[in-house]
Amino acid sequence: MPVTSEVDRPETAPDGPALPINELFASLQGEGVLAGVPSTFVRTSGCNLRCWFCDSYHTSWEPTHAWMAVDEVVAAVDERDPDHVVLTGGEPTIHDESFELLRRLDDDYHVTVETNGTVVPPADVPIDLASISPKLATSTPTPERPPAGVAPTAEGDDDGAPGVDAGEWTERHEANRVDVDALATLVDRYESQLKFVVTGRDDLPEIVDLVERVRDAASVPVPDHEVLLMPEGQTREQLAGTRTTVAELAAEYGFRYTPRIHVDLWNDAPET
Ligand SMILES: C[S@@+](CC[C@H](N)C(=O)[O-])C[C@H]1O[C@@H](n2cnc3c(N)ncnc32)[C@H](O)[C@@H]1O
Ligand SMILES: Nc1nc2[nH]cc(C(=O)O)c2c(=O)[nH]1
Ligand code: SF4
Ligand SMILES: [Mg+2]
Repeated sequence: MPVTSEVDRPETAPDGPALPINELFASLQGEGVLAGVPSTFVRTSGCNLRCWFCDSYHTSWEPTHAWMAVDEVVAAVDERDPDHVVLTGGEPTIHDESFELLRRLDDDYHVTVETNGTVVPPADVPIDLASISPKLATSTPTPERPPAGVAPTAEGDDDGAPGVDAGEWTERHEANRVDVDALATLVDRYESQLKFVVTGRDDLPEIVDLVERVRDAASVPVPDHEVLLMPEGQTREQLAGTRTTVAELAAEYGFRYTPRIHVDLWNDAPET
């Protein structure tokens, strides 16, 4: 495993290339330019960031997973026989074995990779759509903004669940959340979308500035319709509080709006 891995590999892991898999399921792509397209999702565990709002808490703050050989993952995808595969996480690109999986899936599927855009894969790694979600300042966890859904403890420790210390991650998340050169390399190399999680109007100046910096560093154009604003919200109720504002901001700034149709349809149920 690479040194960047956020999960340990136990002795019981399969021999050969293997990945920590949190879930593997068929659903509809819920976000972005392919929203609505039937897809098989492969969700790896482990992340190099810690967004306070992470809707995949059990891949980041408290990672859980079963180890699957890359061969087994390919077989599980083949069994579902989709046209589209989505590799997500956690952050799938922190695992070298994800690159092997992408090479194996290339011939048979359209593969989207959901990534926070902090890691550039080796140059030979095939990706049909890089779905890049750079993280804004409002994603950073603090003791006042611990992981969503984790209540402060009775002792007044506001970092939430045992073993979860939002404050410990503040600096590390802040230092690593944006790498403009990595973002520019990804958009240069792959068909891409930049999909920002928006918590409110105050996020927009940072988005405009970051998009400009990526445009300056990239060799290809980044048209406004490849810049997507996605409302923050893990549940229908939370989304109801953000989506109209975010849709109006997209119209005002000329960016694209993306719904989270899986949340509308299935709320925060696993394997959706
Ligand atoms: C769980 S992340 C995994 C991939 C990668 N780590 C990333 O952040 O792009 C999948 C997608 O969900 C988005 N996301 C996570 N939590 C969210 C929330 N509370 N509201 C809206 N989008 C969220 C991320 O920004 C990303 O686009
Ligand atoms: N239906 C559905 N669509 C998605 N698009 C991106 C997702 C992700 O978690 O990366 C996701 C997800 O978790 N479910
Ligand atoms: S980068 Fe992605 S997986 Fe990691 S904490 Fe943020 S939303 Fe969750
Ligand atoms: Mg999701």
